[in-house]
Amino acid sequence: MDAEAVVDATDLEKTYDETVALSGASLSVGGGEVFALIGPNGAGKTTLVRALTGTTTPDSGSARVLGETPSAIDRDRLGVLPQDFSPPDRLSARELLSYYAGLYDDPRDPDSVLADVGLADAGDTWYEDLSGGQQRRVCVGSTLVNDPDVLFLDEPTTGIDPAGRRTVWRLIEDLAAGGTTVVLTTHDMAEAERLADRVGLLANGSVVARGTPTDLVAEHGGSSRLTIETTAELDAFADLAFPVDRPEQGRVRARRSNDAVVVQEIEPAEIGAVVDFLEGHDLEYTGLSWAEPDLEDVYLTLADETELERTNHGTEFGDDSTDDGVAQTGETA
Ligand SMILES: Nc1ncnc2c1ncn2[C@@H]1O[C@H](COP(=O)(O)OP(=O)(O)OP(=O)(O)O)[C@@H](O)[C@H]1O
Repeated sequence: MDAEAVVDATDLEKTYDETVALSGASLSVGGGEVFALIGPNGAGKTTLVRALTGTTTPDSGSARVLGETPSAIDRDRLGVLPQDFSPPDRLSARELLSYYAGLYDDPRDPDSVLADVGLADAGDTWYEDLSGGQQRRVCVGSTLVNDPDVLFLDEPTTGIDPAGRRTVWRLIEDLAAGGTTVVLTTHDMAEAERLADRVGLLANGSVVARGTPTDLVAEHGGSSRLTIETTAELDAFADLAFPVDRPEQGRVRARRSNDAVVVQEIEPAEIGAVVDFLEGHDLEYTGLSWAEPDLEDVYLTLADETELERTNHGTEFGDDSTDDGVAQTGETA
């Protein structure tokens, strides 16, 4: 256990009948840090949040928040948004926040919380008449009425439109800047990349990688990608060599992805040479786009590798044989 940690899980195990939900899950989150848990459906994210907030009891391992076991945490200092939170329908947004504010000794003004979540004008609207995304924002607001020191948000922005999502992102950034520690789960890699100081990837019940988004992308994100929208056969790219200044690297790696061929490790300055190749070989294409690797690539790589590890009972990370399971036209040197 990390003595400085505000949130600490060590070797948590939790099994429901035959289902292993947590299998040695460990993480440590420092004060004022935003930590994003990502991972496939069923990886154990919600179970980990529940174990840390006292709504489920792990079979073994240790969970500590603010130095306490979850059942002993001072509730005034904690905010929790469950994934399936569903408050009473027949209350207005303001009544709902007032209700939750009433549970604390020194609550915030519900109207200022409504303003924080971008719903200053919706105070009189019944919860059931709000849109799904507005409802979720009220739910986020309900976790803020006690001005918590530690906030657990299980998929806070699911169902929220892009503008509303940005409102919630700014809110989380402001809270973190003010010293609030935030643990959130998300399937939105842009959200994790933007908000999180550190990201933990949960797979099969354990945290298999953690680090800053930048470090994770550098370590596991792979190379840049040039996506060529084309129906041409992958074999047609077999002769595509590194076009500019890198003849020593030989042929490029390419793979098919739906209606496109994705070429790896091409620099922006080399795109023109790839276009010349396409035109020189009469390969028709309808679009070209270039992207640097991002957290989504990390997620896809590690989630794939973990799945392979599970089914193979022991393949190590970093084993190149897992490279998306795709055809390659050539090897880099
Ligand atoms: N109360 C429960 N009873 C039985 N099985 C459960 C229970 N809660 C979770 N599980 C199982 O434990 C595993 C982990 O579930 P969990 O909800 O923690 O995953 P998750 O990563 O949050 O998934 P998602 O991204 O879909 O929300 C799943 O196989 C799930 O079916």
